[in-house]
Amino acid sequence: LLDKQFRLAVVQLQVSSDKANNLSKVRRLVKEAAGQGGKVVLLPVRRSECFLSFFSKYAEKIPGETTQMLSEVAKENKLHLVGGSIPEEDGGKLYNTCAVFGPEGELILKHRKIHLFDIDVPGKIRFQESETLSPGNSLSTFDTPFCRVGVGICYDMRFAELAQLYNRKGCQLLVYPGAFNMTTGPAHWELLQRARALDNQTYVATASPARDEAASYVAWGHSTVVLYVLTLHVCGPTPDLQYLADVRQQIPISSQRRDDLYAVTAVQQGSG
Ligand SMILES: O=C(O)CCC(=O)C(=O)O
Repeated sequence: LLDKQFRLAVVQLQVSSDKANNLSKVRRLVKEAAGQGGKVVLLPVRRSECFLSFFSKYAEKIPGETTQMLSEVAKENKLHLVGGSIPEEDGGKLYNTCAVFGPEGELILKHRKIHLFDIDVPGKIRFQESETLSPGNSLSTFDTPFCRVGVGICYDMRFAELAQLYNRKGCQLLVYPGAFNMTTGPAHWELLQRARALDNQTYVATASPARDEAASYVAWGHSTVVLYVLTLHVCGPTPDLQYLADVRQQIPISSQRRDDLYAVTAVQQGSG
C-alpha cells in the first residue's frame, strides 16, 4: 500500500564555483532535511558551475565524483534524492544532467535536459546553451513508495507537452531543478509551475540556487512547491496523494479529454 502523505524537501543553497564546498553543504543540508522527515529531496541546478564558460571545466562522467557523493548521501539518509543538475561529459559531448538516487544509493535515472536554454531578450538576457551542450532525448520518470515522479530541468518546465506526457504516464509529482534569472524569474517562474500543476493536476516542485547578487549569474531563487492550485507553499510542504486523487475525481479532466480530436504523443524515446 502506498503511503498517502510524505514529506518533500527542497534544498535551496548558495552555489559557488567551489565544488568541494558545494558538496559539503549538500551533505549537511540533505541530512538536515532527512532529520525533519524528508523522504524525497530536491536539489537545485548548480548554475555557477553550469555557467557556460565553466561548463567543460566542471564536467564529470556519471558515475563520477559528484554523483558518487550524492549516492552516498541518499544511502546515508535513506531517501530519494533528485540531484539537481550537473554538467555531464559523455562520448565527447556535454549535457546538463540530473541524476536521481534511491534510498540504497542506487542510480535510478539520469535526465539530460531536453530543451536547451537558447533565448535572447535584448538588453536583458541572452543565453545559448546549445553552443556548448547537447540535448537529452528521453523522458524521465521514477517511482517512490509514495508517488510517481517526472523530471525536467529548468527550461524544460516551459514545455507543457512534457508535463502532459508525464501526467499520461501516471506522475503525481513533477520536479524541476532550476535556476531562473532576474528577468524571466519574476515574470514566469511561479506562473509556469502553477500552470503545469493546474493543467495536469499534479504537484510541482522546483529548487533554485539561493540568490547571490555578487555571482556572475544571479539566480532568481524562490524554490517552490505547488500543492495543486488551491494553496501555494514555499518550502516545508506535505504532498497528500489522497487529496490529489480526490481533486482528480472531482474535476475529472483526464477522462474528459477529447482524444478523438487531439493527442499529445511521444514520438521517440531515445537513450540519454
Ligand atoms: O526559462 C527561463 O526563463 C530560464 C531557464 C534557464 O535558466 C535554464 O534553462 O537554464
